[in-house]
Amino acid sequence: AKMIKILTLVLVRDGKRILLGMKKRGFGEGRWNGFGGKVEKQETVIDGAKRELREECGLVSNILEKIGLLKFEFVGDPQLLEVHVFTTEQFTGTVEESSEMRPEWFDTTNIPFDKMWPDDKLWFPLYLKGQKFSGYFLFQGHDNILKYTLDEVDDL
Ligand SMILES: CNc1cc(N2CCOCC2)nc(N)n1
Repeated sequence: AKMIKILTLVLVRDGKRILLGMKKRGFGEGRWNGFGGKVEKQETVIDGAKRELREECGLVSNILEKIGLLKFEFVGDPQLLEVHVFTTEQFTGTVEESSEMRPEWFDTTNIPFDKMWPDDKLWFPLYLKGQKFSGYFLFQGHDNILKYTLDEVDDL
């Protein structure tokens, strides 16, 4: 039986701009990504997403829209990652760097896919056209996708 780890990922939009964070250490270090991480035992997925958003970039949002579900397996690793993806355009606070993340605004026409997880270039286009998605990716190491499935879905 696969151990499943529940994680979150929040994409912050301001019109044509998207806020991404450069991961400064740990899993995904050196890559731009949305904000997120582990869901604690005592919290819901959405509360975990809001907590990580605030901890990692200082923004507070009460309105997160569920837009995707991504499942990741890594060859030789029994753990399956289940990433619940959210987006928000309504937030307060000021963006600030944290120990985990260095935030920066990007134009959605200029997303730094070459310095992001390789799956992002596959599902971001669905996200940017407002389409909900559900995907599974089998990784070999952190750079190579051996196989994947990615479907547009109507509800999550
Ligand atoms: C393996 N490919 C991934 C993983 C990932 N995250 C895992 C850690 O929690 C935050 C989201 N995020 C993206 N875009 N791609």
